[in-house]
Amino acid sequence: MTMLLDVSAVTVRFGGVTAVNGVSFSLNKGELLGFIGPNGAGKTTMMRAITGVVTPTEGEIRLLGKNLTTLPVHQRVRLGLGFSQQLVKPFRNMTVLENVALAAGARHTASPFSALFRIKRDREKEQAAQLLAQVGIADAADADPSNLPLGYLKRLEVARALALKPSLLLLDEPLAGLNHAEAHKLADMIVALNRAGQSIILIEHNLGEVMRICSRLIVQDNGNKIGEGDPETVMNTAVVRAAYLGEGNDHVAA
Ligand SMILES: Nc1ncnc2c1ncn2[C@@H]1O[C@H](COP(=O)(O)OP(=O)(O)OP(=O)(O)O)[C@@H](O)[C@H]1O
Repeated sequence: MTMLLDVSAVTVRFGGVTAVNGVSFSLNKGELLGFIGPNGAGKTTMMRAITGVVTPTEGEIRLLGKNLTTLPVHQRVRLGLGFSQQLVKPFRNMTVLENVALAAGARHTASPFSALFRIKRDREKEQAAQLLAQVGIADAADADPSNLPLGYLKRLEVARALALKPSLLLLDEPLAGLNHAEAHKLADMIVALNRAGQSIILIEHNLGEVMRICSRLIVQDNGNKIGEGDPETVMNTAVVRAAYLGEGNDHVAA
């Protein structure tokens, strides 16, 4: 097994707040790893530390052995890190296909402006069409993204991330805002990507879908890693149950 990502004793502090506290985990090539935890657990902060939006206060992050810890985001992308964001922001003056073709072009050029001029290239459009089919929105290729429902926009965002051919794809709450049936379908798409060989970390609040599709989970609470392993075993440990019950109590108290 090849270790793809190695997160070692990472701590992230914002002033007096410790958002991530000495967390270590790793991911092997080909895995679909669920990263979960109650509100405020520090999941997004951990993902930002991996993508380079925040720099860890302590610890180290390696991708295929390369130390990423202090590299800027664009260098991490070049080294094989791909991510979709919670907020979906496609370019609205282009079709869905052109949005993905632009991302495919960006892979070949250093500047996004020169990528704009390469957009008509057939090769990139072909790649984009394949990616749209892979994420299940080939029927929207010529649509204006501003007319798309949320489920389509989320798939577009995944297609744009895949256009960079990442060795590791980070998905930050892709199922948020979708109804039960849409979430189920998008989760199935994530499984299909993984079966096709894509290594994925999935940060999600939708525990039902995470437990259904992930073979391994990491659970974080209050900045600390409190569980790791196969979904059923992890979710049945006392400390993880208490963390989620605590979250339920907060809601009751509020
Ligand atoms: N830039 C920041 N400055 C100060 N505090 C921050 C910052 N980002 C996050 N925090 C704090 O760090 C803690 C963890 O937040 P984070 O957003 O990483 O959690 P999360 O698990 O992603 O939460 P949620 O599931 O609610 O999105 C919270 O207490 C939050 O207020």
